[in-house]
This record gives sequence, C-alpha cells and structure tokens, in this order.
Amino acid sequence: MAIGRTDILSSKFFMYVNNEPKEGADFLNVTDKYTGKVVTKVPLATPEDIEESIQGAVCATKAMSTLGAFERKLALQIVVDELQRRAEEVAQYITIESGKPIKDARGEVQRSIDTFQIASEEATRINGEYLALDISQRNKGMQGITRKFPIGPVSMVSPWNFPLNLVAHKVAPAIAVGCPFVLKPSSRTPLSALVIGQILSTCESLPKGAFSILPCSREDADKFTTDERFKLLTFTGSGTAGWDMKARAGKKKVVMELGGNAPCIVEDLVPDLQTTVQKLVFGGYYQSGQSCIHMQRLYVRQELYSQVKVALIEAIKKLKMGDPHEDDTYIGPMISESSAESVEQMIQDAVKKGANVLTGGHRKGPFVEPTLLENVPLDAVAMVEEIFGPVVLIYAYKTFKEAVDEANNTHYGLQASVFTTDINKVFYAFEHMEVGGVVLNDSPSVRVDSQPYGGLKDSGQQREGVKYAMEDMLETRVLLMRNVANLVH
Ligand SMILES: NC(=O)C1=CN([C@@H]2O[C@H](COP(=O)(O)OP(=O)(O)OC[C@H]3O[C@@H](n4cnc5c(N)ncnc54)[C@H](OP(=O)(O)O)[C@@H]3O)[C@@H](O)[C@H]2O)C=CC1
Ligand SMILES: O=C(O)[C@H](O)COP(=O)(O)O
Repeated sequence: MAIGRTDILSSKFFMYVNNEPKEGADFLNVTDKYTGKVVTKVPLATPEDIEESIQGAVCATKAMSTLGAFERKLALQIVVDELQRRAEEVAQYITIESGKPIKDARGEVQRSIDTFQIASEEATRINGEYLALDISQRNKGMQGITRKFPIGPVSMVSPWNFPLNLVAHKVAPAIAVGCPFVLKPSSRTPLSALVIGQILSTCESLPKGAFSILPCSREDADKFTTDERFKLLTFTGSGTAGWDMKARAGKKKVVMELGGNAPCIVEDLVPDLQTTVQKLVFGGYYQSGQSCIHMQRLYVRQELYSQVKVALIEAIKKLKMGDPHEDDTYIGPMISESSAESVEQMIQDAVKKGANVLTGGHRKGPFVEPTLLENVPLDAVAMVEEIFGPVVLIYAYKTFKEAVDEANNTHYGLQASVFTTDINKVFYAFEHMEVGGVVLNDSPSVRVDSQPYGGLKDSGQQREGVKYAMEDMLETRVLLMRNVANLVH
C-alpha cells in the first residue's frame, strides 16, 4: 500500500513512560529533512518524566529478570510481526525525519526486523558453563556452574543516522536478557523510536517499568549519563558527546559506538572492475555517507589506479540527487544544512591544501554532491577527521603493506575493507588492521546485524550486534560447590 507524506501528518505520537503512552506539557517539532517543514510534533519529556521512568525501571528490575525466556522471545516476536506489517509506513517515517532515500529506509526497516528476530532467538540461548574446579589438593571436591543474570536498568542514547535500527540494536538485546531500559532518541529523529514504543506498549508480558522512551533535551538528559541507578549506558553518536559521557558515567558500564573514517584497499578487482566499483559507490555514497562506516579513504594499487578512478567518476556522475521519497534517488538531503556546510568546509580545506576535485564538490542547501577527491594531504581535516557526508578520498599505493600502514594511520578504528584474491593478504590485513572488523571483497560500509560491531581507538569500546550487546547486559554469577555428590545414606 502506498503511503504518502500527508498520512503521516495525521498520526499522533506519544512518549512512553513506564510502558504507557503519555502526552507532554511541551513539544518537539519534527521536520521533513527534504522540505524543511515541520510535519508533526512529539511530546518532550520533562525532568519529572525522566525521574519517574528511572524509578519505574528500578522497580521493574526484578520482574524483568524473572521473565521466562519464552516470554522475552514472545515480546520480541511481536515487534518483528508488527514491523513486518507496518514496514512501508515506518520506512516513510524514516525518510521524512532523516532525509534518507526511501530505498535505504526500506532496507533499514528490514534490517531492524532482522535485529529483533535475532534477539528473539538469542533470548532462548542464554546459557552458563560447568566448571571442574578440583585444580589442586586444596580444591578437591570443588566444582561449579555459572549463570548469567541481567545487569539491571539500562540507559540508552541513540543517534539520527539509523533512527530505527540503532534503536533496535539497544532495545532488542535489553528485552532478550530481561533488562528494563530508558531510551532517549535523537531529537532530530524521534518518530522511529516512538513506533517501537507503540508496539512494545501492546506487549502484555512486559512488566510495568520495563521500558520508557523519552524525547528530551540534552540538558534534561544528563541523568542518562550520571544517574547511578543505571547499571549500563549504551550510546551511539559522535565522539565529542560519547567520550564526555563516558568520563561522567561513574561506576556504570559504558558501551560506545562512535565515529570512523573507514579505509578500503583495492589490491585486486574482485571479481571485476564493474562489481568492485559498484561496491565502492555504495560504501562512499549510500545515504549520503552519513554512516560511521562510510568508506572515506580509498587506497588503490598503482597499476589499477587510473581504471578504478575513471570508472568511479563515471558511476558517481550517474547518482541521482533529489527528493528522498523517489525510488531512484541515491543522494538525499543531509540531516541539516549545517552538517552539509561542515562537509563543504572540509572539501574546501582539502582543496586549499592541494587536493583536486575529480567530481562533485558543491553544496546546495542541505545537499552535498557526491564528491571524489584526489591528492588530499595528510594534514587536511578531511583526511584526519570523520567526514559524515558523501565524500571519498582516493590514493594510489605501491605495496600492500604500505596501504595497510596508511589505512592504520588514523585515530579511528571501526571497520576496514580489502579487495583481494590473495589469501595471505587477507590474513595480513586481518592481523594488522587496527579496527573492530575487516570486510573482504566489499566496502567497509557493510554491516550484518548479527556480527560483532564496534571499534577501537576513538571509534568506541565494546561491541554491539545482538549477541555481543547482550553480553554487556549480563553479569556472570558462579555457584561454587564442594562435595555435592556425597550421599550419607
Ligand atoms: N554513529 C555515529 O558515528 C554518529 C556520528 N555522528 C556524528 O556526530 C555529528 C553530530 O551529530 P549529533 O546528532 O549532534 O550527534 P551527537 O553525538 O551529539 O548526538 C547523538 C545522540 O546523543 C544525544 N546527546 C548528545 N549529547 C548528550 C548529552 N550530553 N547527554 C545526553 N544525550 C546527549 C543526542 O541528543 P539530541 O539529539 O537531543 O541532541 C542524540 O540523541 C554528526 O555530524 C556526525 O559527525 C552523529 C550520529 C551518529
Ligand atoms: O550500518 C549500520 O548499522 C551503521 O553504519 C552503523 O551505525 P553507525 O553509523 O552509527 O555506526
């Protein structure tokens, strides 16, 4: 069923306090990132709403931890079914609130369904271990078993670039393990998270206080970072916000997915020039490069450099920029005009320092043309920092080792990729690249929702990817037993 923008205007959105929809005393306007117009408003939580939600989460801790695996699985399955049923509607919300092209928004909905599906399966696989502990004469007769228990209330802060799936990557693991949570979505894209709230509010198996979803200002959200009643803070967003939150988080565990400037090394064309270039285009320009695994630095073996460069320029020039609601749009508006301006400034800084623009390079309002830059010097901001936009830097290299060294020459370390048919080079890259993940024969921008996902260096700490996020939300407890098999009679 086709759903137009006007249908969205008729939907009313609530925040969720202790599982219940609630109106707000104040509102947050939601803008269509293509038209720039306000399309709807959502309630803005007050400090009192936040306090009530934290108290509710604390109260729900016991009830959540004693839910059966089948009950947690059932709640997650309800989300899967509802997202499947409402897929097109939710994709439209994503496109409106984020400016993401509709085909990418549809892809995000399908990925979110996978994320909840994986969690519903993992909910039934939380196991412990048997420990043989008779390791010396002193420990004769000792054995043990371990069990994993939910850590307790989780504080969640999510970004705008995947407003549904990055919420799913926090919410689904929490439900799978039985942790209550309080989530603050990005103020630029609150709708997708509130749809998850709508669905969860129908899950009768979740005890009161299991979840709260609260659009709120950064200032009012300070308790998400500092409140000691939370046992874990999981944050996805910029390094500036993330490292500051970690420094102020106190005793709670902190999971952080931050930025990157992902490198890609083309040693061979795998399987051919056309396929390689198609994957490079996806990595560099998909959703206007607004992903922290956006392929930013492209290293091409010297012998292949000219043909890759020419084919890439040709492919980039064909990308359609415009209305993200149109099926064939590849480049939509960026999240805001000011984000587009900072990308433009990075391009201009690189050019001033000696780079050539091979294609693109211009900004119009919130749109930045898909851009390919050559000869960008090592001290250009575009080389050193994350470009959260549709810009790729291309370099030629002589040896594979040199390319790996260059790829590592950054303070980020999220994902990297290598195109090669040489197994030794695959393992060399896997061993030496300072990242959380190496992708073979595809762009570094690929993510499968069940993989461990996260970075080193300034790119963050810990891993998401349902099973791995669940590990952080669980505490291991051991039962130590001496002489349990001795019967007196
Ligand atoms: N995954 C990634 O790598 C992402 C990287 N970025 C990078 O960050 C830049 C800025 O984007 P922006 O959205 O401002 O990213 P931020 O990291 O500033 O914001 C991400 C989320 O954190 C919230 N937040 C920020 N500071 C605090 C705080 N002190 N306490 C509680 N919550 C807080 C934001 O709330 P609110 O929306 O209310 O301000 C939002 O929900 C982008 O241009 C991009 O470079 C952005 C998003 C994702
Ligand atoms: O594909 C993805 O899931 C994202 O690139 C991950 O989100 P991030 O941009 O915040 O890392």
